Amino acid sequence: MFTTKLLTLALVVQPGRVLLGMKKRGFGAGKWNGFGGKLQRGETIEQAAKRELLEESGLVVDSMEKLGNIKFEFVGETEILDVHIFRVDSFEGQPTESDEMRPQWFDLDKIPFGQMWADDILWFPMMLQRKKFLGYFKFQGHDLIVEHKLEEVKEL
Ligand SMILES: CNc1cc(N2CCN(C)CC2)nc(N)n1
Repeated sequence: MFTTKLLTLALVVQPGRVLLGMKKRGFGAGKWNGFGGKLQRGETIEQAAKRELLEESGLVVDSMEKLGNIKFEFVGETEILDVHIFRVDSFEGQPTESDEMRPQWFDLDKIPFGQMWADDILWFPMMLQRKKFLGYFKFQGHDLIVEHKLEEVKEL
């Protein structure tokens, strides 16, 4: 019996570079990633994505598009992480370190995939090309993908 946890992930992209955050604590600590988290009661996924980006990076979203949805399973655990992935192309503010995240811009040819979740190298190119995608990844621990599916879709 699996339960599902709705989560958000926002990638801020400017011409030639992407903003990532070094996760300072909790789940995924020590990895570079986009910004996101859980929904609060009564929040839509989009509202949660915008709130989490503001809380974790100080940026206010002007425009954001939903590009992906990936479900993550971890061997031996019964909770599926249902991560909704957004691309942010315009925002207000300056990236600011938070309790959770230390933000840094990366040129697109220098994305630190070796210090990111192992799935990222597979779907980042689709996100950067604004392709919509659905994915499923089964992890053994936090570093090994034992099974995955990833497909481009017309509609999410
Ligand atoms: C397990 N693989 C993951 C998880 C993940 N997330 C991001 C959002 N977090 C709140 C939960 C976990 N992000 C990426 N890029 N890959």
